[in-house]
Amino acid sequence: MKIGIIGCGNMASSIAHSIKQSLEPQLFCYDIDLDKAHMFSRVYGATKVDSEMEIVNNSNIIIIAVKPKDIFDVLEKIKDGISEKIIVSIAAGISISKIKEVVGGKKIVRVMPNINISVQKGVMGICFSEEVTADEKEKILNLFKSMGEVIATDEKHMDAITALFGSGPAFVAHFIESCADAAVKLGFSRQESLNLILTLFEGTVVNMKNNMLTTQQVKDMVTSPGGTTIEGLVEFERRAVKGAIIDGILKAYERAKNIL
Ligand SMILES: NC(=O)C1=CN([C@@H]2O[C@H](COP(=O)(O)OP(=O)(O)OC[C@H]3O[C@@H](n4cnc5c(N)ncnc54)[C@H](OP(=O)(O)O)[C@@H]3O)[C@@H](O)[C@H]2O)C=CC1
Ligand SMILES: O=C(O)[C@@H]1CCC=N1
Repeated sequence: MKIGIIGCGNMASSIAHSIKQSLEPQLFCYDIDLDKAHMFSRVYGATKVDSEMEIVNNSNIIIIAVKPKDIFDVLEKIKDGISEKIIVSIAAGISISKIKEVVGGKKIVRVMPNINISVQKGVMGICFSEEVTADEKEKILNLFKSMGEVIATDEKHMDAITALFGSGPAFVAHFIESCADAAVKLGFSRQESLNLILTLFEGTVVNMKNNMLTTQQVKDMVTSPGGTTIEGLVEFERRAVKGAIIDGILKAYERAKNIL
């Protein structure tokens, strides 16, 4: 499989790291920032090329991993070389129809991954343009299934997937950080706090998954009548923490719908 990556930033690195764990693709890379491309090629064993079009010429699957504001510039540069090749866009909020406005009726895949793909624990949404054949869909789905859980979906759900799972690692990190700050406030060192809070999150997730516990069951098991936990939960409710988290995710969703 020959995979070309345009844009060697955060997501491209997560994708390359993940692919290298389970598959043996031939990787090609290009970035407008030559140092980034150089570093990427060294870290992931990719062949660095000198233009967007060279990526297209060398690959069957072309992953465009630039910011939404830059994607149309890239599409303009590659549109004449695409032919039957598969274009994969991971740009937030950019629809297949917007991409087609530049490149025409080509084989387009829209993917919304998250950074957790680098440890094969991603949750990602995938949808296809009608030009992509059943065999090609299977090939692309298998590629991304090697990086985590794939939701093959109608495009109308992609903005919600962006807000929930694309942005999700940052939201979870924000909650982890809040807990770690509390630990520092209570006298633990910063490093110790982070390690312990990570174990708290990991332990809660594994416990819930292994024992098929609902959130309510966990809360009931932990919350003694008149005890300590209920004091914390009541304060979270008084400050509408849950509402704030839901509103934050909905803000991200609105932004995904209006990214440009
Ligand atoms: N970060 C995340 O968690 C997620 C991001 N995404 C999507 O992934 C895409 C990439 O995001 P991310 O990796 O964070 O972004 P980065 O800024 O880390 O990486 C993008 C890279 O592309 C480069 N670039 C810009 N224009 C071109 C061009 N014409 N040709 C080649 N390279 C170019 C940028 O260079 P320079 O910096 O010099 O402009 C930069 O190095 C975005 O569209 C985003 O919506 C999706 C899911 C999750
Ligand atoms: O913040 C962003 O725009 C991108 C899309 C999803 C995660 N990061």
